[in-house]
Amino acid sequence: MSTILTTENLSLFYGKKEALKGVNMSFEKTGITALIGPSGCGKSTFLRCLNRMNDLIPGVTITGDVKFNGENIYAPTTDTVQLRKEIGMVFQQPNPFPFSIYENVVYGLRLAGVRDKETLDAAVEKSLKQAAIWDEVKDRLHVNALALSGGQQQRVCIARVLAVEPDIILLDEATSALDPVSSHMIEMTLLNLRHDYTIITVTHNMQQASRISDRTAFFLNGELIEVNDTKQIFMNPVKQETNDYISGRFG
Ligand SMILES: Nc1ncnc2c1ncn2[C@@H]1O[C@H](COP(=O)(O)OP(=O)(O)OP(=O)(O)O)[C@@H](O)[C@H]1O
Repeated sequence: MSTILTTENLSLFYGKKEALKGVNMSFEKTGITALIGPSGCGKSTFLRCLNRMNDLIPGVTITGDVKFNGENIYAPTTDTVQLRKEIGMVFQQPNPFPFSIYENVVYGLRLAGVRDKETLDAAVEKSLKQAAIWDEVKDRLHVNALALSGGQQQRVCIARVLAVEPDIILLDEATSALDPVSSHMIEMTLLNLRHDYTIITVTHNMQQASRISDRTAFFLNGELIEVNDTKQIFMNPVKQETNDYISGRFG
């Protein structure tokens, strides 16, 4: 299995506060990695470093490297718009644009200059199928996406990310604002996608991490404490801090 993404000694400061402390981690070309740890340990900060979403926050300093297919994404020549297509992100709150379902899904393709209707139609069908929402919306592609339920909106957001054919999908607590049935549907979607994409998901839900992820990384106070196969982390962690966290002693 080959590596697609690595972080090397990655540190991040919000002003003077060090929120990430020299994180070294690598991700394979397929599979799901869950990032777990108590509130404020730096999971979301780490995730946002992986497609340069922290660049948008004033006062942030980042040191170390993030290499995507061997290239440092923090190089001054990186096109961040292109980077965020290749490494797409799904947020905690579903955030469809106030347009039709169809226009949400083709948004990135239109920005990239794709005009051919057949190409756009095909991308809409493929992405909505991959996001496991095609059957629910195929007869109303032109209704406003905001008219859908939260869980449906989140799957449209996943389809919007998939339409631009990313390599990596980052999810920041993408099911925590959803009801259990919708969360389950998203989990099933991710399990189907894991064979073709690198999926990295931040979650507070340890059951979810153990159900869907292949690997789990435990963070504490900005440090990566331990990363391993999910079974190993939950059944037989190496580090005492990991054991204390997964057995509910803190966090
Ligand atoms: N924009 C910001 N400006 C200043 N400090 C921040 C900012 N975002 C996060 N932090 C701080 O950085 C640390 C890590 O935050 P982060 O959101 O990455 O943690 P987390 O593990 O994802 O937490 P949670 O599970 O609560 O979302 C926290 O102490 C947080 O207060």
